[in-house]
Order: sequence, then structure tokens, then C-alpha cells
Amino acid sequence: MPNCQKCSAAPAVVRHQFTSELLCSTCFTNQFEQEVHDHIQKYNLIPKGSEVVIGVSGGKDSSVLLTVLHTIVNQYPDIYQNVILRMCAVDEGIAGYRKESLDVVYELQKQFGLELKVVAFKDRFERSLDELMTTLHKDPEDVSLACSYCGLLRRNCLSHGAQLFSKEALIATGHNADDQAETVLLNLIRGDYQKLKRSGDQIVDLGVGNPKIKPMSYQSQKQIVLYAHHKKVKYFSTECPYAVGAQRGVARRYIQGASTKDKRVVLKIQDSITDLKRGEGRGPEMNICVECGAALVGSVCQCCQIKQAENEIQLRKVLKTKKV
Ligand SMILES: Nc1ncnc2c1ncn2[C@@H]1O[C@H](COP(=O)(O)OP(=O)(O)OP(=O)(O)O)[C@@H](O)[C@H]1O
Repeated sequence: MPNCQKCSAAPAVVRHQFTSELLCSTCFTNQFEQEVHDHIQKYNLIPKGSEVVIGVSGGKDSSVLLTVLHTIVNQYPDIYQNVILRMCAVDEGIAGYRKESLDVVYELQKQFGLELKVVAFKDRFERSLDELMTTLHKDPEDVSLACSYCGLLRRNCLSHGAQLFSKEALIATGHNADDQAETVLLNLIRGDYQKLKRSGDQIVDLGVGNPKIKPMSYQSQKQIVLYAHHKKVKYFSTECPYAVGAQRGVARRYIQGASTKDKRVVLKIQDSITDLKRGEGRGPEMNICVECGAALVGSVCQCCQIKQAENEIQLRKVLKTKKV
């Protein structure tokens, strides 16, 4: 492996997913933190004096979010003046899964010394997720709707947890770029225009309840896993037993396939919704090809350029393809 392209001092161990830069462990984790900080600043996600309630499940995304926020808030005390970090964990009541991940939450709480609230489905809705599923779906194999019920009730519990701290507290979740891109596709598949429009928003403030922020929405799943590894973040890695039935799997498989051809696809899907909402998705003004009269952007259309190309190099230039 060559040396790090940033510090040149240590061997590179990571290739940045979006910039392709080769980085050593320290430069990679520093850059990751810097990127999350820049994203927060760009959208003013955490104004001075905010109380930020981090939804921590013990899984990798939220454990990384907690680690990064704690790091940057301490690194930039002037920018994050009087910002207070809190933790909230939701106990859905999933046997063989949630108790174990909550143990990680308690370890993280000890490590960072933050105040934590735990809100349980059983306390708020009289039933755990397991009990709800046993009542609704007699066949234990049929868990296809578990994620929908769970998402609905979990959002309610997180909001309740935030309210226990204060009415104005921001709720920060560990949603990443892959989650965001999946949500866009899911809303598109479901034809849910209202949710589709909101799916690129960096702050969700409906005017009722606590505003929600997603500081890692431009970090890919892969980058988060790499950060967790190099920063030695504690997390619980077992997948939720109900995840097998999730409708999200359809969008996830599509994105995984598309990402093998274009690593930035998760960013592009999100950006397309943001641009569309801003009205920038209409594109530039159209012209007429001076050779054939077709509608185009520029002066000579691509078809005429293909016709005029005299050799492979010119043809590749027109089609923007590299030799394979
Ligand atoms: N049980 C929970 N308690 C508190 N927050 C939660 C819980 N489950 C999910 N969240 C919050 O919602 C975010 C997205 O949840 P999702 O179900 O997509 O989990 P995930 O992508 O596996 O994230 P993680 O790795 O943090 O579990 C999490 O990153 C976290 O901030």
C-alpha cells in the first residue's frame, strides 16, 4: 500500500468511497469527523445552545454518530457553544436482540458520561413488539409488517424521550446516505409524494414536536463501518430478527447493485430530490442542433458528433467512455 495522500507519513489503509483518496487510519477518521462537522455547519443543523438528543440503539450508525458528535463538540467549543448532548434509547421488546444492544448503550453512556433516557414500547403502548407481532401475525414466520409498526412506534418513543429532556431539544439520528437513498426510492415506489418531497430535507421540523436532524446523511454505510473499525467504536452488530421481512430490502438491493457501477449513487439519489424541490432539476435551456435541428444542450447534438467522429479516440470523447 502507498503512503497516505494527506500526511504522507503513515501507510494508507483506507480508500475514501467518494473521493477515492488513499488515507491512513488517523487521517481517515479525522476527515470523517470534519465532513460531518462541515455538513452540520452547511445546514446549521446544531445552532449554539442546542440540546441534542441522540437516538442511540447500540447499532453501528448511532454509536458512530454519538462518537463523532462528542468529538466535534469538544473539538470546536466556540462553534458548538453551550451545546448539550443527551442520549435516548428505545426498548422495543425484541427477545434475544434489544437487551443485548442496550448493554452496549449503557457502556457508551459510561464512556461519554451523558444523560440517558430509555423508553420502552411496553410502558407506552402496553405491549412489546414481540407481543404485538404474536397478536397480529399468528404465523411467527410472517413478520413482513414488523418494521412498519416498529418504525411508527419507535418515532413516537424517541419524540417522547426528547420531550423528557425539553420541548425544544433536537432529535439526532444515525441515518446514513444509504438509508436516505433507500427512503427516496421507497417513497417513489409507494407513490407517496408528500414523503418523497421531504425525504431530502436535512432538518425535519413539522412545527409540532421536536425537530429532527440527520448529521450523517451524506456518509455511506461503508464509510461508517470503516470509521467504527478505525476509531474502535463499541457497537452491537447483530441484525434485528425482524429485518428479514422489511420492504426496504427491495430498495437496498437495487442501490447495492447500482453502487457497483457508481459509488456516488447514494448521494445522487438524495441530491435529485433536493434539486427537484428547489426547482433546479429542470436543467439548462434547450437549443437546436446546427447540423440536424434536433433539440439539445450545446450546439451540435451527440448523434451528429457520432456521425462526424473519424476515429476511436474522437468517438470515445463524444460518448465519454474510456477504453476497457
Ligand atoms: N432502539 C432505538 N433506540 C434509539 N434510537 C434508535 C433505535 N433504533 C433506531 N434508532 C435511531 O434511528 C436511526 C435509524 O434507525 P435504523 O432502524 O435505520 O437503524 P440502523 O440503520 O441499523 O442504525 P443503528 O446502526 O444505529 O442501529 C438509528 O441510527 C438511531 O439513531
